[in-house]
Amino acid sequence: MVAGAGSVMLAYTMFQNYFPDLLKPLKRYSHRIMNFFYPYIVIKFSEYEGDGFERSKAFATIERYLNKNSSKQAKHLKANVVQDSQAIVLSMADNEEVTDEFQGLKLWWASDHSVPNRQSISVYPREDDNRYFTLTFHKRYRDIITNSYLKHVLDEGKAITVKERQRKLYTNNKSDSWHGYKRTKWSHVIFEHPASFDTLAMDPNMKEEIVKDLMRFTEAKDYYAKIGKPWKRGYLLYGPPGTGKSTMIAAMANLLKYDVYDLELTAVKDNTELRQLLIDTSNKSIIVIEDIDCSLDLTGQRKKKEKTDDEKKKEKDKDPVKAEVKKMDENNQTSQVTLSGLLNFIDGLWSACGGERIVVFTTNYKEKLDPALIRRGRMDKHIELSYCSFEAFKVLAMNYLDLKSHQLFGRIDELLQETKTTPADVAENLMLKSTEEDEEACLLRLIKALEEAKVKAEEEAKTKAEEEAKAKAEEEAKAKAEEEEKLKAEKEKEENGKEGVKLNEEVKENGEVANGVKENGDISH
Ligand SMILES: Nc1ncnc2c1ncn2[C@@H]1O[C@H](COP(=O)(O)OP(=O)(O)OP(=O)(O)O)[C@@H](O)[C@H]1O
Ligand SMILES: [Mg+2]
Repeated sequence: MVAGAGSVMLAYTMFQNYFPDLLKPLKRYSHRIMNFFYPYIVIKFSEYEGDGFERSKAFATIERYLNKNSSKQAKHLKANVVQDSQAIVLSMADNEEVTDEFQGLKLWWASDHSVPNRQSISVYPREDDNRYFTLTFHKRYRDIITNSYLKHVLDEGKAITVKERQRKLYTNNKSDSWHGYKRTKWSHVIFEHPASFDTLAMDPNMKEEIVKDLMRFTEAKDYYAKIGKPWKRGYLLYGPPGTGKSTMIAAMANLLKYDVYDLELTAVKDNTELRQLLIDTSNKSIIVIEDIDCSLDLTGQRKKKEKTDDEKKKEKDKDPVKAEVKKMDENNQTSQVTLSGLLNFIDGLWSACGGERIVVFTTNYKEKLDPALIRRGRMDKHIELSYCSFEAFKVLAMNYLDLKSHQLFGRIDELLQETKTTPADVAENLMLKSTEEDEEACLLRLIKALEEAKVKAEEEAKTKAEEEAKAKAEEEAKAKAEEEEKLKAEKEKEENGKEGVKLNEEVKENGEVANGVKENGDISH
């Protein structure tokens, strides 16, 4: 149908070129004639727009959207290797046409490229090869296409891009390497951690709640805009080592298809650098600060006392090379990021640039953290990852041994309740160590380890109880001795008091006698 209309259009254009005078009187009516013969609207989307040398994002998104149709309908396809990955994405080649349907309407997409009209070599890709897509639809659907369909194309295209893109794990570079040829604040590798919420061993209700919370967050763009809050959320993961904090971060990133920025705070010199790093992160990302309690001395207490200028000069005079190396070391080591800098990083004005970001802190000691850092609103959700429960064990048994139940599970349940075993320890015992080993051997090894842990814990508890009893007895003996000492002192004081009174009385008596003598004038010079 479009092809037919296209022929009419072509004929009209040719006629206009060859017989311009004939058409002059008709010019006034040309639009009406055109509309009559060609009731279609054509929208063009170029790969490079205006003077920009960057590829149009809309073009790339449309290309992604059209892939689902073009891979089925088009006869000529172009293969593109997706950046940073081995994957090949097929898109329609030039001069291809595919159809699409939206709310029962039919639309045509075509691809082509414009040929440069001057014979020159250009360094800019847009001048040599400017590809474009055209969308053709009946003019009667103008509103629906411009208001709804184009939004649908861009949303779908973006979703496909996000789904297919290779995610990255970033870590921050020291600021010395921010300038120069490479100029990168963050280095990255492809993020390929296999963890998922399915394989994460933890209480199932808690897991479900976290997954729901995360999903709600990703879908809540409009909600955040409505309540006037930047679109970000903070999670504090705390618990003993080996309980799955880092694993959970990987599972979050895989669930949401986000990039991960692993921020090493000790490599950040000051608050300004911290802000620059933040600005350089992309949307749809998780910013992680692991072991936040150890990362920094946020109270400033751990900072070494600054040497005076005199002391520094003396050192330099003594050994200039050593002094210079030391200075460089100091510069590298001392991070002046403060608590307020970090608070600003999380929810200051700059934190609102971009959106769809999750900030995660991990710690082994929640109680060590400044309450201001983890108050709700900054760290919206506090998640405790703890020792392995039976429910968590069942997930690990399924992951590692494909076991849903086993007669040994009962004993393991008892032992897990009696010991404090981390999921990491349980997982280690459930791993098949050789081809001769079977599931039962792994479970027995776990039982043995748990029993040993139980005995060890009992011994430790016994030793601890003995030590406590000993300390208590010592304390009591000390208190008793102190009491006795006190009583003795009081008694002595009392006796001294009595003696004092007696002495006073004697002194008084003697005085009175002396005075009496004086008064009576018995003795005189
Ligand atoms: N809850 C869990 N579910 C599944 N696997 C777990 C879990 N916890 C620990 N593991 C296993 O133990 C290993 C160590 O766990 P992980 O690094 O996540 O612990 P962590 O809590 O981050 O410890 P740390 O406080 O020392 O950083 C992981 O590689 C994983 O295989
Ligand atoms: Mg960890």
